[in-house]
Amino acid sequence: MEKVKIVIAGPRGRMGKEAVNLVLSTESYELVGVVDRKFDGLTVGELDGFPESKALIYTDFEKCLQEVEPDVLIDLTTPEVGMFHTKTALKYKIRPVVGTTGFSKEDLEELEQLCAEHETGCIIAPNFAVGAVLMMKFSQMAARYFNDVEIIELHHDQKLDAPSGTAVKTAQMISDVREPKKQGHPDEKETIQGARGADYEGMHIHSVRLPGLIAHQQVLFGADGQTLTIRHDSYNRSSFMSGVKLAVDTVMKMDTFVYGLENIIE
Ligand SMILES: NC(=O)c1ccc[n+]([C@@H]2O[C@H](COP(=O)([O-])OP(=O)(O)OC[C@H]3O[C@@H](n4cnc5c(N)ncnc54)[C@H](O)[C@@H]3O)[C@@H](O)[C@H]2O)c1
Ligand SMILES: O=C(O)C1=N[C@H](C(=O)O)CCC1
Repeated sequence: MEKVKIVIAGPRGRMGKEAVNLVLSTESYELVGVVDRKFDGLTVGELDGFPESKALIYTDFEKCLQEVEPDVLIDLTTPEVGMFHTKTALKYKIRPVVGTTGFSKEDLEELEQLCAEHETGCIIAPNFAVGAVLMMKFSQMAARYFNDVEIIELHHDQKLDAPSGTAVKTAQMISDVREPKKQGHPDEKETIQGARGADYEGMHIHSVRLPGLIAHQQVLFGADGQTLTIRHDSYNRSSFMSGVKLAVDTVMKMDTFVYGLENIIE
């Protein structure tokens, strides 16, 4: 069986390192290159703390795609860089699996259109942890019965985007089934700006950033005399890797755009 040839962008990042280990330890995958801001021309194996690998490091993304001709790009960078990488990969008909968060609604629409234009599969997954995907699905289920909901997402303090991609996706999934409602007292006023968090169609999203955290979210529903809390916690980044593998294996079999792992998990 031919191996899936993979390029990883952001290999020295917190998620990138895990992804490099996943690809190098998976029999059916071949790491053919990585894209970094530094160390052009070195091999991955020459980087401190990385396992033996002859995969070349590129600082020029397009040069990397042209030289190593991967099947799949795994992007774990920043929103601006991730957007550029994903668009470029689609133009080369290379299938992106994107964990990078912070894309706008317009960004996602543009990527969906590019995907269709180039008939190339693409998976954008705000959260690769299976438990987090279930949390989102359960929250959508609960929102049919509870109209009032607040999302609290908690992440490490090095995170760039707020609210998290998972919180935005959760709010979108809930809003697909929830009766539109502006929550809280109609006359409520913030005496300190931001006290009620971000407003997504009347639901509130609160972002906590603290050292010691990895990735956590709770979705709180309230109704007369009762509350329901649905919570997920990732305690390490290897919790995301089975989802990355599922996404890589699935993207190889499709030529459409998928936003969210819930669309490919049975
Ligand atoms: N989908 C998920 O399940 C999931 C899980 C964790 C993190 N994330 C997201 O993944 C992204 C990365 O998270 P992280 O914690 O690993 O961040 P990080 O800051 O540790 O890593 C990002 C890496 O991208 C690299 N980078 C920046 N610009 C680059 C460029 N032009 N070319 C190549 N590399 C470049 C940086 O050098 C850095 O090593 C974030 O958007 C985060 O929100 C998603
Ligand atoms: O560490 C991060 O950054 C994470 N980001 C994702 C998000 O924005 O939802 C998911 C989990 C970790």
